[in-house]
Amino acid sequence: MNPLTDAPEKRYIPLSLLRFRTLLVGVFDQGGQVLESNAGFQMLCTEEESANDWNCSEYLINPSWDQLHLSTSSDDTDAPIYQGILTLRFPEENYQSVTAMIFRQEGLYYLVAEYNVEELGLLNTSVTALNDELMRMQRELVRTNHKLEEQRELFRMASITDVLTGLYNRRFFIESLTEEMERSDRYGKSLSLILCDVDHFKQVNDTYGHDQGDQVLRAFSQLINESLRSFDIAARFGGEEFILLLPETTIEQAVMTAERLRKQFKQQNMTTPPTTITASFGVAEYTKGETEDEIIKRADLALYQAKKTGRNRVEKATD
Ligand SMILES: Nc1nc2c(ncn2[C@@H]2O[C@H](COP(=O)(O)OP(=O)(O)OP(=O)(O)O)[C@@H](O)[C@H]2O)c(=O)[nH]1
Repeated sequence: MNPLTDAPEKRYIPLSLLRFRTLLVGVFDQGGQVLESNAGFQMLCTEEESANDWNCSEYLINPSWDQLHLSTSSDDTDAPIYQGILTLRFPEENYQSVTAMIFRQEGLYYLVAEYNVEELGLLNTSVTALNDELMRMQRELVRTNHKLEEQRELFRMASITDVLTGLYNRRFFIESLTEEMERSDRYGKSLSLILCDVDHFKQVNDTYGHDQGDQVLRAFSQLINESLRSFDIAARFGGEEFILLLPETTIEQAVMTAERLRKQFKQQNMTTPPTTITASFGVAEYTKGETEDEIIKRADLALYQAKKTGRNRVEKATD
């Protein structure tokens, strides 16, 4: 029988207290049989004892049932026959202690107890502190995740960037070339590539030193970077060789871009080293069906042609 939902033959506990969860009320007879208990009392018990048909005398260990029974306090007064910590032992060594008062009236025992308010307060404080700690840890986690994300992005950039010039590296370029070739195949858009190489760079190194040579490479890279569109891709292909990928660009447009770069680089006023440096360019347009190696090879042959015919030139690849 569920005392909260089923109507008992006789009610001992006022209805208003039956659902109370922080106050425990139980009524038992002289043999210890529980006649009625409220929600708070039932929270002490496990599933099996939560109904009323269990005997308090078997569970009461402090005070024991005998101690309670032998209480000499007179019946039917307002004074409790017991007042203090009351401990019950349920099966599986499940101990429950509450601060209780037991009254005896008309041969029945009324147990009224409350959960230890002080303990609840302490528990509340620890839960609040634990909550604060949890929030702090969550904030820390968000910060760490953010840092990790930044680190990951730094690593990713480092893995696709050339350290000296800040342009993309060869590996990233080839990946991008593959993607752009697929896009060109799919949408029938033109795609061009420029391979460029600083002229007589060995001489620059030999005359002005390796550091000045590096300075030239950085200046050329900056010029390339500034003059390209946002969706063009420029990479350092090797030593003093650079490669540019120009999506949606015909060979004529790519030749114009290469010419512009050639002129700007030649006109660039180099202070370190104090000399005029030029570059040569080979331009090729992607033909459907050719491989990455094949288009690069054609641009390389055009570059070779530009070098052979005097340098500081732009040459178009043949099909
Ligand atoms: N300073 C510097 N020099 C480099 C770097 N990478 C390659 N080089 C040098 O670039 C030079 C390239 O020389 P070559 O391949 O003979 O070509 P070049 O002297 O530019 O002659 P052409 O290309 O025929 O005009 C070599 O001396 C390399 O040591 C680099 O990162 N920094």
